[in-house]
Amino acid sequence: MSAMIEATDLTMRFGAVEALRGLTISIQRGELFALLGPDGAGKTTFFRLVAGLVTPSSGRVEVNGVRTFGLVPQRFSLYEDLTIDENLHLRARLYDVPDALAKTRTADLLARVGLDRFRTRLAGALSGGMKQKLALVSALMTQPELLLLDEPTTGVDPVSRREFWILLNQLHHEGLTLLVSTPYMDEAEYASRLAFLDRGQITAIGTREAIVGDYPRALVEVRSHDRMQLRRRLAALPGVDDVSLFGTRLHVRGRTGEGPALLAEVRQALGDAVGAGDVRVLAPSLEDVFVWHSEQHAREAEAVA
Ligand SMILES: Nc1ncnc2c1ncn2[C@@H]1O[C@H](COP(=O)(O)OP(=O)(O)OP(=O)(O)O)[C@@H](O)[C@H]1O
Repeated sequence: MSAMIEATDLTMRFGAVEALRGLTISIQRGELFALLGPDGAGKTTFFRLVAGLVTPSSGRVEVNGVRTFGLVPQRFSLYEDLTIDENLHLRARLYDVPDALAKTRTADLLARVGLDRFRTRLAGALSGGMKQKLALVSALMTQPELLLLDEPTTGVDPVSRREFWILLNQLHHEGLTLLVSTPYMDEAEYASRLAFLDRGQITAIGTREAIVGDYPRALVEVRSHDRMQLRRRLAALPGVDDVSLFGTRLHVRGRTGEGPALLAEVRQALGDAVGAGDVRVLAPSLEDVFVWHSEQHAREAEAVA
């Protein structure tokens, strides 16, 4: 069976900027696929190509077995000076959803996302999280088989972000295929599969477990008030590849995946400077893995240049 989204060697140039560089990816029916990447990685460009809004410079992208798809763009694109009800009514009219069906869908969807009490409120007067829920409901009015969501939670508060992802998760379990982009690593927890997008190229793809499991480095966490000074000392160790600040802690990355050896080297170097309980081997987070892939990618690009 062919994939629902099949991109092959997809390249998109804007003058000298290569927003996507030879991207190849297959997304299957029924997936909740997360595209993770920082600003400028090429996420929006990929969505525009999938949605058929622009044509690629080279390569191709196919969307198979989809009658209707929904798109929630990065910027709120509904009418701020219309109410929730009016926006949805307009959407239904534009997409030829029969009146009676539109009414029941509007009522069901608004109840589901918790917006039913606000039907007469202007869209412009909604909070960021509520706006995104409205955009989601609007995209679902046409009962799409595929939903594309471009950074739907950027700028939304943490509680609303969580609520929004729970909704996406429910839709996924009901059989909808979802492609969601996000700069937030924690959101990948909800995805069935994910890809890291970095400067127009995919640097890792798979389940969260597989991507983290393939990380070829050991990590040791160090807690200390003296972080900045220790950072320099640890960075000079032969077995250490990188030392970065994660909140109030240091993440010391080894040159190999050998956790006990790295722990011993760090402990020996620190001596009495840090208590035994403040140094420990750490399971890598998705952010650690992303940072490493991104650095590797930059090094490879430098080597080619
Ligand atoms: N229409 C355009 N004209 C010129 N450059 C563009 C255009 N669209 C995107 N770009 C450039 O292509 C690169 C990728 O942009 P894109 O918007 O796809 O990234 P993104 O991952 O969605 O990040 P963001 O969250 O900042 O939008 C950026 O360098 C951007 O400036």
